[in-house]
Amino acid sequence: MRSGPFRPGDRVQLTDPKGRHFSLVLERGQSYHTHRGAIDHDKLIGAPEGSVVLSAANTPYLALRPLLPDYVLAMPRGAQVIYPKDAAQILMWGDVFPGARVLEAGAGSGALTCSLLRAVGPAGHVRSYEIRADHAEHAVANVERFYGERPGNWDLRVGDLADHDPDETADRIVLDMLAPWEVLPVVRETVVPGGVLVGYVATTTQLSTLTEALREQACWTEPQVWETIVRPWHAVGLAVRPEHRMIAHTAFLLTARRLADGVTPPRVQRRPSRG
Ligand SMILES: C[S@@+](CC[C@H](N)C(=O)[O-])C[C@H]1O[C@@H](n2cnc3c(N)ncnc32)[C@H](O)[C@@H]1O
Repeated sequence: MRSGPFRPGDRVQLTDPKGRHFSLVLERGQSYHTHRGAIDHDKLIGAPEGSVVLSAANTPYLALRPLLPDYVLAMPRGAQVIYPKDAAQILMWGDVFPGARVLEAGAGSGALTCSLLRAVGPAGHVRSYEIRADHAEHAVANVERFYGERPGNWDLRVGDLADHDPDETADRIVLDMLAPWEVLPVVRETVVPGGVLVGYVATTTQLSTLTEALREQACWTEPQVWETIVRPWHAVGLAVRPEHRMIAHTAFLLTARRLADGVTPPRVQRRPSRG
């Protein structure tokens, strides 16, 4: 992510007076055409972030570089993306740290991959599996567009996570796929003792199957299960109230930590909260 005045090659997010977003990449001599007239890229190049530019029809547009959540919500999708509210939980409760080796499946549209790559940093590594070649293409395009190039700390394998070589161990594993319980045999062998598994599933039946499959493996701490509900608020003057609309359901989250080999999972009476 760049900072400082806008330069050629920068991605810019324009916001119109109705709050609608438009995204463009700056090129000298080019124009961006809105329904309120054109905006010359040269007006933006050299201007500080947070500037307001006028279109040919005198409509003001606020110009900022998109944040990662802006980018993820606007990018083209093959598969459904993990929403920013859940990506934030995955990074925190999955304890994705700078230098971590993370395995994820499936890469889907590459939304979570963008967050994981940033969290592990240049000293870490993310290995993504994606079984569908068309989804993998979306993931590659979205990740490369966000970082401006193929990140050096990433590799994407087009294939089934079940075929992963467990000798390539991982500190953290994130599973966002239809049937995560099917890959648990390889996950069990790949995650280092103390490592964290994060599961992300859309339905209660998937959640139940995954949780019971983990208990059956008997090599994990008691699975922690929760969901996040974010309710945006309208706050203008004295009119302070919840927005009329919200994203009501995305998916359920689950974490568990790998025990040392040969250890029996201890019974846990009281579950810690995810607050
Ligand atoms: C909901 S999408 C993942 C979205 C992604 N996390 C994101 O934020 O953009 C689920 C993906 O898992 C892939 N998938 C399903 N089973 C898989 C497997 N066994 N190995 C690798 N990928 C798999 C699917 O093809 C699909 O693209």
